[in-house]
Amino acid sequence: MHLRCVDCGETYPADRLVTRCQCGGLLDVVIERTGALDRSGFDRRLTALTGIERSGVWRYRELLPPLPDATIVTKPEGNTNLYEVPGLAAWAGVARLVLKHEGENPTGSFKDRGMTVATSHALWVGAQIVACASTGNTSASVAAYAATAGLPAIVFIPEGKISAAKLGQTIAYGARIVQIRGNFDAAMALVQDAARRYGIYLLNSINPFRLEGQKTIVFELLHQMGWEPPDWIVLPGGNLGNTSAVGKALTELHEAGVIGRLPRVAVIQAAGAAPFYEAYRAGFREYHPVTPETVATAIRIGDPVSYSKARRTIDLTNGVVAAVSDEAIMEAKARIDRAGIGCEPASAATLAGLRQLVSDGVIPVGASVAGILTGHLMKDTDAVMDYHLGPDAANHPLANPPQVIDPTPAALEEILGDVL
Ligand SMILES: Cc1ncc(COP(=O)(O)O)c(C=O)c1O
Ligand SMILES: N[C@@H](CCOP(=O)(O)O)C(=O)O
Repeated sequence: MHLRCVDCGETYPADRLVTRCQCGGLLDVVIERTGALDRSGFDRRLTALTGIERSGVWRYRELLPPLPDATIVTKPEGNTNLYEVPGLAAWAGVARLVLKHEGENPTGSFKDRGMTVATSHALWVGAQIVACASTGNTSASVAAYAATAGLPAIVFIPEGKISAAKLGQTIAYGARIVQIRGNFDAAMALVQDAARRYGIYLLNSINPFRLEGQKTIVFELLHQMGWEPPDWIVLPGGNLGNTSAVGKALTELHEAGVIGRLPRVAVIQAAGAAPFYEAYRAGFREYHPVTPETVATAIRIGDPVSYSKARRTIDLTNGVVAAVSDEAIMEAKARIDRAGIGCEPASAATLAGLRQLVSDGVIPVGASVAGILTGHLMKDTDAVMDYHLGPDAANHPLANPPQVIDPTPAALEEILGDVL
């Protein structure tokens, strides 16, 4: 195993954390595997009830960094459901839609898949302290995995810009929290500088070991689909680590002969935080960071660190990038919630973007689509309350405000007359 720069090809040993090449490029983990891939281990481990193999990440260990069992920190993660959602497929306008709910991970988001691998690598290389910048989910995951591993953690968050639930998780798991007067991108720049300066192990997705774990979203999704890829995979884009991991996972499965064709990938950004979409529209000839603003706080990111790797995913899969309004995100979220599944706003960009791409004729109505839901409904109850009870609730088609009455049968009949 070694690290290789995606820009200049320079290589680095994998027994320490290097997050960028000397040329400034991002790094890939390269795993030397010999012989054909034997998939039978994936199936055999499905029934594991104890140990590392219960994890929906480490189940695919033939395709992951070969770290020793003794350093593996797992809670365990993955094993997330794949929901067949015909009602939402009809609303979006496609023949078939399945939703993979990464909010069902231990701390409520896909970050845990990356964190199990990166934290295990941190222990392997003897890291003494870990850190991240975060819009809330990474910090919750870092705090939980660091606590499990017995490592001190520092998280850098934009002051007043992350949901109360995510902040609460991070506080509770015991990480040191530094609030930045600035946005996520400022926090990201500061934590990278601090990591270099003080030798701190960085747990954001610029760390290539994070992406190794996040590849397993695709491994598990396709395993659940009998290794028959959908036509499209749709997911939200913020810092673009997941987009990068999805591309690497698909490449590796294709090269190993596990899948015979590549699905196309659609990345959805919030319109107020859409530098990747703007670059895509410009044919990737230019890239400009933006000052981000969106109700979907998890993807309020204006200068994504994994831009170049994410671009590789779009090139590889003949993918597309779209941007959706906050209103579209919140309506899609309400529909996912009403389907009994639920997710946080950033995750709902998946469904909002799918609907828009079908309406624009980019995704054909006959397509089979797998959407990734990235975070749990309970991650952002402020957004739920605002949609259903806030000043604009009357304009929201699915608003469902509780009603207050006196404790009398007459009052009850008055408000429930339509259903009693
Ligand atoms: C819930 C949620 N969805 C989507 C994203 C975007 O993922 P990525 O940063 O990997 O693009 C994030 C974090 O950035 C997130 O927390
Ligand atoms: N939404 C993210 C932003 C940081 O992303 P990362 O994948 O680079 O850690 C968060 O939850 O903080």
